[in-house]
Amino acid sequence: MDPAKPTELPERPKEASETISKSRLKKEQKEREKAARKANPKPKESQPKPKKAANETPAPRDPNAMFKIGFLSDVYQEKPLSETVPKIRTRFPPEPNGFLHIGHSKAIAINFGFAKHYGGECILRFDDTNPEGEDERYYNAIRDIVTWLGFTPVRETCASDNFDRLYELAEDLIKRDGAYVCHCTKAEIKAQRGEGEGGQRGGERYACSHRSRPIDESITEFRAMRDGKYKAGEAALRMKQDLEDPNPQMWDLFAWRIMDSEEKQHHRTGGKWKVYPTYDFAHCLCDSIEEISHSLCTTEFELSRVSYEWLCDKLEVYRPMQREYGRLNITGTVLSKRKILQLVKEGHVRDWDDPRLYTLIALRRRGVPPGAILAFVNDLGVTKAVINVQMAKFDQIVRQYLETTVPRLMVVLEPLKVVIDGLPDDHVEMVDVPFSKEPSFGTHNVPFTKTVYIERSDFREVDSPDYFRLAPGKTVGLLRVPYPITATSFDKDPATGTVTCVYAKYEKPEEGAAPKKGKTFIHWVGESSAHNSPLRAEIRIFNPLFKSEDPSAHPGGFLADINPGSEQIYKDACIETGFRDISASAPWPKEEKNAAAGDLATNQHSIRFQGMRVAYFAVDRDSTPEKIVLNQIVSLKDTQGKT
Ligand SMILES: Nc1ncnc2c1ncn2[C@@H]1O[C@H](COP(=O)(O)OP(=O)(O)OP(=O)(O)O)[C@@H](O)[C@H]1O
Ligand SMILES: NC(=O)CC[C@H](N)C(=O)O
Repeated sequence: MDPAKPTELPERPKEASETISKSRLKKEQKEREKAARKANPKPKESQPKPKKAANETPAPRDPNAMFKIGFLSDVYQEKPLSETVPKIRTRFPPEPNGFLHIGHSKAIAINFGFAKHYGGECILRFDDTNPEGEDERYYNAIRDIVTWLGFTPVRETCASDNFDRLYELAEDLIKRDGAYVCHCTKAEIKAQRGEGEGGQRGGERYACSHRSRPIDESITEFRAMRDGKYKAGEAALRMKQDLEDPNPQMWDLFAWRIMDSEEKQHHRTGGKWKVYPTYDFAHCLCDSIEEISHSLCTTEFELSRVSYEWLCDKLEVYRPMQREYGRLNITGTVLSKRKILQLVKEGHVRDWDDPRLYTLIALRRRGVPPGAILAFVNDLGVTKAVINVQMAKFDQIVRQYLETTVPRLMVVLEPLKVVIDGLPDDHVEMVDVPFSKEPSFGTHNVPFTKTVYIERSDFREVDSPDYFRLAPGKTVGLLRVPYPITATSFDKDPATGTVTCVYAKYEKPEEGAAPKKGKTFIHWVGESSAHNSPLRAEIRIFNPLFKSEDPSAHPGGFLADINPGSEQIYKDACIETGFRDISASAPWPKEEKNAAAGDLATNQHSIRFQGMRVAYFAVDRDSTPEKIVLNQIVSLKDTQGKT
């Protein structure tokens, strides 16, 4: 038997007579969170402040910190390994009805991590009790993302594997006088739960006439439901719980309902079933059948814990221990499936994996390493509090993670041609450039030539004393090139007024003379057909997709909050030849074990690097051997505009 402590009843919720579907519970929880946010826009708990200036490398945090202290450690202490708990077994139970988002990474890290930390195992369970929105592509995408995050489920199961057993348990429950077939309408059930016609709550609760029907009659009717005698809504199996209990999760919840399987057949069981178990019936019993030791879920399910335990106890089956942690939400974006679908359908984003979204496939496509996502979850820690975190905090952790783990290259977003007078036309000097500040990354050679490309924003037609980059008469260093250059003149397109070429002098000193120094160093890429340099690329720079921190609160709807400048595309950027080396030696960071080295076809996102002075980049899946496409993973932030 489960040694879990007896359940403490949660305080009577204000909305005591709420309807109690799972989606309603979640919606109400979200509304409570939103109201709390409004009342206190920057609560300490929900807006963790960056601890250090970006780009500073923090002391590496223990990746198991979240299991060693605090909520999860307490959960373990409540039910540690023992004779009656021989193995820690958890489950990650997504519904295969959409792509996972950043919030799910917390659930994955907790469930897989907790089991791993205590030498146990975690099951990937597809919670497929509602065929309506479920689809094979989601099963595959979820499996793929769990693997990408570095976790291996001990096995994969589906709630639907247990439908036969769950059906038997339903009949058993009826026989124990724990359930009855009810034919009431939705409105009648609301009224029985004390909800008035206008939606007001807290009225008197009462039982319907079906509640006291004979057990045999309920068995016959439940079989009739199963055999298709009734249409959806005409009959349902309800648990006979406790209408006196203040917790709405005890007000005779639905256990099985009829679903019109002709409209959408179940992905795995096809047309076999006309009745499906509800979340409240199936989840705890699947946990029980799979002998889950710790059933960890988010706090919307806190009230459900009572019905979870009630059902296991009523059926006298093994009762796992459910405990609840706070959800992770990221502000300034939308995570709801419905809203993302609208963004995709209306063409505001490319697809569900558009790098401006916070689905996990989008973060992967953008190039965020799985280790950075796990570091983010670990850094926030786990408590019962819902965490609303700003994108800037996420970016900061990603930046810190990339800082020491990916190589550096020179990339020019908007190339401006510079011709260095005094160097022979065929001048090619191989310059040794380190891949990182970290010597173990090694070095590579890039060709320094008479024509080089610099960033258009690194040149000004008119100099000023507070400007340190290239301008007529001004000297700057080219990163790693032995001597600096001084701009002498430039050409302009007479039609557009755009500078088309800068002429510069190479400041190699006469023998014995003191070398000239530039005030700063800028990045560059040389032009050499022999070295196939520069490589050309399309580079996509991203800004937040929405203008505000809470797009859903926009009076015109979340679409009215879209930032028209959320993406800048540089179609003709230049990359130095080191790109070929780092592509061949990917994955970067090295610990992304699940990415095959150099496999451009499927693991483009693992070719990551820092474009010096520009941003962190990864190869986009639109890349082909003929055309490189790069995504900005994250900006360098504190170095931007610093020159
Ligand atoms: N934002 C979140 N933070 C932490 N855990 C989450 C979050 N969203 C979902 N989970 C957890 O992930 C697991 C699988 O979730 P599932 O896909 O069924 O959730 P969901 O709540 O339907 O997701 P959605 O947010 O897309 O509606 C559940 O245990 C759920 O509690
Ligand atoms: N108990 C849980 O973790 C809930 C899982 C369930 N799939 C959901 O819809 O969120």
